[in-house]
Amino acid sequence: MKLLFYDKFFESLINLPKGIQKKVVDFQRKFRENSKSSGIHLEPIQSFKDSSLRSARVDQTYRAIIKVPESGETYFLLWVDHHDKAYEWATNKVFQWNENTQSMQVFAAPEVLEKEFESTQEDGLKEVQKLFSEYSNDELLRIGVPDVLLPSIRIIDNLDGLEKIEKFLPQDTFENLFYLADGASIEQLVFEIEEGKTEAVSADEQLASINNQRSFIELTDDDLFNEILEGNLRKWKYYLHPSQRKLVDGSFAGAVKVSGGAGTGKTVAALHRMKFLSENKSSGEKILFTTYTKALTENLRKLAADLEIDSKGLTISNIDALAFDLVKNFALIKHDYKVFGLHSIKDSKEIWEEVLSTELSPFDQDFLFQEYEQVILYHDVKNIEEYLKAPRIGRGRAISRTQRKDVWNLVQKYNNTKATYRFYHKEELYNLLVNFLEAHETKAFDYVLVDELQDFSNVELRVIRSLVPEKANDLFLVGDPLQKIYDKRINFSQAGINVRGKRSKRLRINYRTTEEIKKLAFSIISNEHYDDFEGEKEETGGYVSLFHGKKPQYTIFHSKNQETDYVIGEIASLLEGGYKPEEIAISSRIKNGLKDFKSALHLKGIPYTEYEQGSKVGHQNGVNLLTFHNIKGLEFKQVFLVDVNDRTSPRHFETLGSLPDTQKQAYIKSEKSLLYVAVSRAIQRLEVTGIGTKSNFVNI
Ligand SMILES: Nc1ncnc2c1ncn2[C@@H]1O[C@H](COP(=O)(O)OP(=O)(O)OP(=O)(O)O)[C@@H](O)[C@H]1O
Repeated sequence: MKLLFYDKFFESLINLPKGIQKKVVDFQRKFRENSKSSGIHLEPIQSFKDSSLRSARVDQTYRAIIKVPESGETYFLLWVDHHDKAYEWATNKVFQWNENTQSMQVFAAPEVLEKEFESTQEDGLKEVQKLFSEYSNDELLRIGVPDVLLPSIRIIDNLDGLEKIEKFLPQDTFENLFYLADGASIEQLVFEIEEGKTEAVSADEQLASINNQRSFIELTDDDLFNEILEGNLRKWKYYLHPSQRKLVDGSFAGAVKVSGGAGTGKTVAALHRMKFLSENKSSGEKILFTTYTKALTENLRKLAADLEIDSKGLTISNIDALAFDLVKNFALIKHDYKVFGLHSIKDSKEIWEEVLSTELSPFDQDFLFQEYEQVILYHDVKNIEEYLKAPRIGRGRAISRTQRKDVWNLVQKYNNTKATYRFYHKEELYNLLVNFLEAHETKAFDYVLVDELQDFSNVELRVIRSLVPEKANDLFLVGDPLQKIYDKRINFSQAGINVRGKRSKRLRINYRTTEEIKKLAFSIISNEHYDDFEGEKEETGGYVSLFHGKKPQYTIFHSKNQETDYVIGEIASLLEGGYKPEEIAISSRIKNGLKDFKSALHLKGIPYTEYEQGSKVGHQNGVNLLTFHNIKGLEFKQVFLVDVNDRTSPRHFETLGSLPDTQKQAYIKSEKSLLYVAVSRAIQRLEVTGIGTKSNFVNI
């Protein structure tokens, strides 16, 4: 016999008193060991609409709801609660195997849905075009609509109507109908469902289909239960959406790019992929998981430990630390080198100034600085021939062939001056590393995974490419172009990475945040055009959250004192209500925006955590004080975005008005992305506050 656990079962368990939780753990263990044991009575209940559901005794007053097999040997543990509440939960539920999707579906009995429609649908006399009228019954069945619900689905008028009955539908059905209404093609949806099915024919084996594992899994130990007893359930370790699972266990001809809006489980998919690779690699093979910042690297290390990934052959490092280590290991430069921006040395513009002080040139230091960064380093231009041919896309001002020769002259002088100081650009070291690895055919790793890939530049992507031989499953790259907040140009083809067509995948379910917060986040960037890093348009819609919550608020106060009083007052109530300080974040566009909130927390004796260069400093478990840049990649139950007004979002600076249009638009777009990042960090609740005039980025 087998016992499968419904993912929602754990939500019912979390809300029970600790003593009862322990009894439930014992109960399920006993059941797993022997479903026929004398202590377990499975009682059919007359009022249950689904006759395969049984009630089982956990103790005098608590009952578990179990589905017994109609054929085969598999039981399903579905819910646990106080006797009456457990019965109430089970009474109108239907649990039904769907052959078309190979998944167990859980939904409200059709008569419940019909009743709901009587109260919500528009006047029956009005001729309204129904939302799914263009699809045949067969098509709707193929995307997982249970046949008994077809009549109800047929009368839905619009997306709002669909959202209203979400809680009555099987989750996979709701998702697919949502996508269909949102413009997805039925063929694509059917294709994805087929991919999640197994070829196994026995009923018991089909229960292990990718589609079914989304909500029903077998557990062979008590790990998940122990997490609940410790108050730290991490469902992402056990349950994966089919779209995640396919990426995790898949075999790919080469590189794979996974994109998806904030909170769609990209990092989770990459972590599981790392575990899969580490369990399936040959001995001696090496895996790298890299990202952009130190803070995210620390987070990845923690999550990898949570997932109990074997650390043998595994490196988790941010790209800078890794590249510098390799440059040193391969002795590519003298030991006393210094890097612009990392060491306290002159900046590169000062070196250009030195060069120009001995030259009569029509080019100024700003132009040369940018030409060097955006053309010479970007394309790793090594000589005049290459420079004469190098594309100068995005540089604005065109220059003639003769002018290019003049510029190259200056570049050589700049290189010589820089060399006497042993100063390097970071990208220069990266280019050296790439050239070395390619020339020696030395490959540092066998598999490389990258998170937050939108933060990488092409130079960094070339490093990634050179670290691993081109082969099946070599690169697994996850990121979200909409979260691109640094001004870096990315083009995968130019970096030698092929992720065209079927090698680009997308995740769409937002696991982090409520639908209300997700909607606000997407409204900020919906009018902007984003590139998918291959010159095509990145979608800014089509994402869905599966839970709801309070609508985000945006309040403008008359004074800073009022704003801080309100935010700190709300935080004090949250703490009284049982929230932990580390579950709360206050975030602002600039560091200075946090100052008053820090003082107010201090005065109230509420612990707070500050961040420097992405790492926590001082108290580790306090209310988090973060800039929008630092909050990237993280998440908190309660988020307060403070100091938000028309001067901070977009962040105003004196010469903003006089920037050329293209630069201004690019700036506005990156400021919107930054706010989108900040908004999308909230799990349960988001409050936006400020003084002065409202920012027009926030439409609430
Ligand atoms: N299959 C899953 N089941 C339950 N929770 C999940 C699942 N996948 C992801 N999550 C949760 O959703 C949240 C967001 O996941 P994750 O950080 O992987 O998203 P992301 O796409 O990398 O987000 P971002 O781009 O905003 O950083 C996390 O709390 C994670 O634990």
